Amino acid sequence: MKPFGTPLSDHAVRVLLLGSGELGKEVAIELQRYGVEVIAVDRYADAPAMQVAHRSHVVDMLDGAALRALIAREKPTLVVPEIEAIHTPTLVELEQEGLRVIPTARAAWLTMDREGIRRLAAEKLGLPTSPYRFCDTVAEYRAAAQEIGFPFVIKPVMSSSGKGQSTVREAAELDEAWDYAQSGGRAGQGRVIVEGFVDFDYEITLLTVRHRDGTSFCLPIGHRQEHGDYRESWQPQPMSAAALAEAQRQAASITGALGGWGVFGVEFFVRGDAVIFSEVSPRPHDTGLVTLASQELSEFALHARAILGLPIPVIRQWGPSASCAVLVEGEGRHPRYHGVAEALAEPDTQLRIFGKPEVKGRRRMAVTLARDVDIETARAKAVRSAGCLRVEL
Ligand SMILES: Nc1ncnc2c1ncn2[C@@H]1O[C@H](COP(=O)(O)OP(=O)(O)OP(=O)(O)O)[C@@H](O)[C@H]1O
Ligand SMILES: NCC(=O)N[C@@H]1O[C@H](COP(=O)([O-])[O-])[C@@H](O)[C@H]1O
Ligand SMILES: [Mg+2]
Repeated sequence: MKPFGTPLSDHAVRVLLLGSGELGKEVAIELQRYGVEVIAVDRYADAPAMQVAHRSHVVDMLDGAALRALIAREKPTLVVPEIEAIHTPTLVELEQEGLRVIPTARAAWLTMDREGIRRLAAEKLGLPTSPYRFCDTVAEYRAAAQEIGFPFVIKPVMSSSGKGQSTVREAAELDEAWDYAQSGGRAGQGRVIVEGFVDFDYEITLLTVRHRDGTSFCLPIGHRQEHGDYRESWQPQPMSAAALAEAQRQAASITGALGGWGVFGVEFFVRGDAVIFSEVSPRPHDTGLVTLASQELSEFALHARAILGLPIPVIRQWGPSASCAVLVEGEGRHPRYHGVAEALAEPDTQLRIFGKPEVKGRRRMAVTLARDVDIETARAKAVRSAGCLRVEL
């Protein structure tokens, strides 16, 4: 690693963020603390991370030629993917030409769609997963539904935050779920995964940090999802010692296979002491927003340290904490936020307003954070805080 420089100068350490949402915004802020020059990229203007970056570009990141041209122009020290919908084959090529991609271009490529990562986890590493089939046509989908059985979950292979995802409980729901998967993904029509429904006791994200001195784990984060999108998360999720050890074993296995430095959000379903791998993000995770309140070094601070080759000697906890996503539904630009003072009236409560410029449909626009004596109390407080907000479109 070259010495830390001065932003906007010839010797700046420059980070190109591919994706500029709420997670990238916090990463950008943490990088700025080290005097890193941050260049934010997304498919639309005024995205959250763009608002705290040194400069920004609006680019279709699924367009390989556009991505290559941008990287040639900006000559970043590091490229940091923030979403999965990126033309990762171009990153793989550029890495061979000397570019540094976080955590690695191969990791970004394998996790850009569900097939690469699922096959690596289940077929190469032997991690337990739900039964699954990949399908390109309605006929294949119907056959997969037959083999896997009801209920099952269908998801576009390239999607996140539950976009295009449904749980199918009976034959009458088959067609609607297919149509939604074809229209709801982040990259348009195409392949889907059909997964057997896992009847879990609880699910977790195990934030796993690969850094210059090894691999560190955050305490497990429990979460509640609706329509495949996270609504609440909390840390620490109580787990048996056996289940935690098994989750850490699987997280070390999958992140070791992906390689590189940075934070990974490894998602598991847990039933008794059985731990079933779901998926992994090679970057900070939305459910990990809770670490803004629960840890001295949030997942974003940890990501910045890890990717810059800095040490992480300890991850200190502040105590039981929770986050509650603020979803807004409707259509409009430049929303206004009422009730912010009320949302922050109780002790140990925080709020992040992401600053997204518009809502079309349903969109996560803010998050509340709370700490308290135990998880239940912290969750209730974060939910109460979110309930104080009224977003005017
Ligand atoms: N096979 C399954 N069995 C039971 N529940 C599932 C299954 N797959 C997904 N879910 C539920 O849907 C949620 C979202 O699924 P998944 O993480 O695969 O979607 P995603 O679009 O990648 O979301 P994100 O980008 O937020 O991680 C899971 O956290 C879980 O609650
Ligand atoms: N589960 C993945 C996730 O939470 N990703 C976060 O949401 C943003 C997109 O939000 P948008 O859809 O509102 O533009 C992404 O840029 C990232 O910060
Ligand atoms: Mg997920």
